[in-house]
Amino acid sequence: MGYLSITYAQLFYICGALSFLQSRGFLPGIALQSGSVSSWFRAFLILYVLSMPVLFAFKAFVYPFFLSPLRNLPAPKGGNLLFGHFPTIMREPSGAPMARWADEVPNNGIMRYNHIFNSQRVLLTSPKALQEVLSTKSYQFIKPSFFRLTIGRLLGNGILFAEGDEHRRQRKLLNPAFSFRHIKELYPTFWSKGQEVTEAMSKHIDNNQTGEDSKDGCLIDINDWASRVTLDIIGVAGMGHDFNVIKDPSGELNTCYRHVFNIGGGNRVAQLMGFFLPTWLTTRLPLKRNQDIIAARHTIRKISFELIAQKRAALEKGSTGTDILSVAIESGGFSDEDLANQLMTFLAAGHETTASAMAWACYHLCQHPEVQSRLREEIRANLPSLSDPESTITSASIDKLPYLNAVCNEVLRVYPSVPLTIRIAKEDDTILGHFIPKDTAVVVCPWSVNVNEELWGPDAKIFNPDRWMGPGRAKTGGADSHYSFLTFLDGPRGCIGRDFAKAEFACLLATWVGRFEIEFGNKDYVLEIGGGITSKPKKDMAVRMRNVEGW
Ligand code: HEM
Repeated sequence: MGYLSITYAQLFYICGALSFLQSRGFLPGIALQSGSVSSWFRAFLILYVLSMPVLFAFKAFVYPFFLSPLRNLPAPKGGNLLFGHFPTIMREPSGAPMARWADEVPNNGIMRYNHIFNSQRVLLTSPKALQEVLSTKSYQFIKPSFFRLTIGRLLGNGILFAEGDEHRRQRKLLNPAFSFRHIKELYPTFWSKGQEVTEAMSKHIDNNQTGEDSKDGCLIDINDWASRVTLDIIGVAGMGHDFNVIKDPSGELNTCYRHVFNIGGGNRVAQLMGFFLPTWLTTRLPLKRNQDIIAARHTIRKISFELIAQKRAALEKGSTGTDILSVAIESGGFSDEDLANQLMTFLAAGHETTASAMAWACYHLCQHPEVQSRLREEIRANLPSLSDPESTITSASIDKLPYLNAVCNEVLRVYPSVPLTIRIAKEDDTILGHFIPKDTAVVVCPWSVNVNEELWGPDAKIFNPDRWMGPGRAKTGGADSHYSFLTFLDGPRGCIGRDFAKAEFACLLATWVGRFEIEFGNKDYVLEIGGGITSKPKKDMAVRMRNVEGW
């Protein structure tokens, strides 16, 4: 069946091969000057341009509407004859249409929508379907190669993109750095970085008070401060190195990440080209976006290699470490090139996601001042004051605070940092008994699952930390299956940094809410969601923060 789903990239190669044979005189047909590159290229262009409309007509109209085994799956209404549901997808934040469709279109856990030019995508909506793909068949539904070739340039070709046995091997070697025992030891680091950033923000507020009244506080760029502290944390906890971005945001690494994470999803022309041309080609085109990414990659790799060299030298001198890099080096399973790739993964995956969670927390707390006050009361009553520079905490101090953990879980549920991810069927396969042809894109949308009314009840989309309070609810939020909360995905490829991130998030949120009162800078603020792979409120969500005396 897979032979019916020939891609434009495959056509590109087929035309290349045929025109090469033609130019060498192996095939009859158009007379060409044998062997010349220009004649080969001309033949290639003629062949590609003539055959593409045929393939296009087949792929966009014949296959999806008359032949595809997915055509009878439930699908959302509407959809453009040529572009399918793509215009809706482009208009809305990543994952938003899927969250709506999962509620509105009657389905039994699996449905379909049409992406650009009616290429069909399968959307999973029930815990059973999600478990099948993410757990039982996690190595049969693999990551799309275009992820590795596009975002992989910044995220490194490490554990995030490894498949099958190679993934199992890497996960086994890296797991010790994320053991419960080790994460427990990191709480004081999370706390002291939270303390450092809070003091820096306090000073910033004191120096930039607006209005007559010193209690007015000032506008704060949440995304900026959140990324600074989380980058520092992944440096210390992940590599044993303090990037000191809280103190000085102008450092090379922070400047580089802020630039590339803010250039968005690329322009539409580049996206369209990506549909018709192989990814290795589109990622090499002389576009500004490609140039920015190549420059950033160069910087991040350079810093990663420097960190590896420093760490190796320290380990050789007898120092020991429990940070991710030390664990990876001491496992003996990675070359320096592999280590650099893993570092790139941990640096990016380990800071922007938690920064996004912090931005979402501020959004919800501005919307719900009553939750903010209750949380502040719990924090102040149970955690040491930040004014004491010696203050520290243990894992138990944080884990025993029910409302803090409830608020964190609810923030992560309602707007998960990674709203959507994709898997590709490696071979012809089935999901819930439905035939899924090889190369089908299967969409796993944590956002749509996390706010699905069938799984969470009619108030699924409402921010309500209380759903995590009360007997038996602290871990489930009242949902029946852990596949109802997919912020970190699940199964063998779920987020390895889950416990790390949850502890870091709770510590940081405690320091911010304990110290500051937070409200929208603009009382009429209407949420607009931005971001690329990670989602967050757009930069214009100006937040006003005020120091609250007494802690
Ligand atoms: C709120 C914070 C975080 C969220 C919401 C989050 C979410 C996710 C998600 C959804 C995935 C799966 C992506 C996919 O398969 O398409 C993932 C994978 C991963 N995350 Fe996280 N993450 C967070 C924090 C972290 C941190 C702090 C680290 C490292 C210290 C980390 C390291 C990783 C790695 C290495 C993978 C790949 C795992 C594998 O494929 O085996 N993440 N994360």
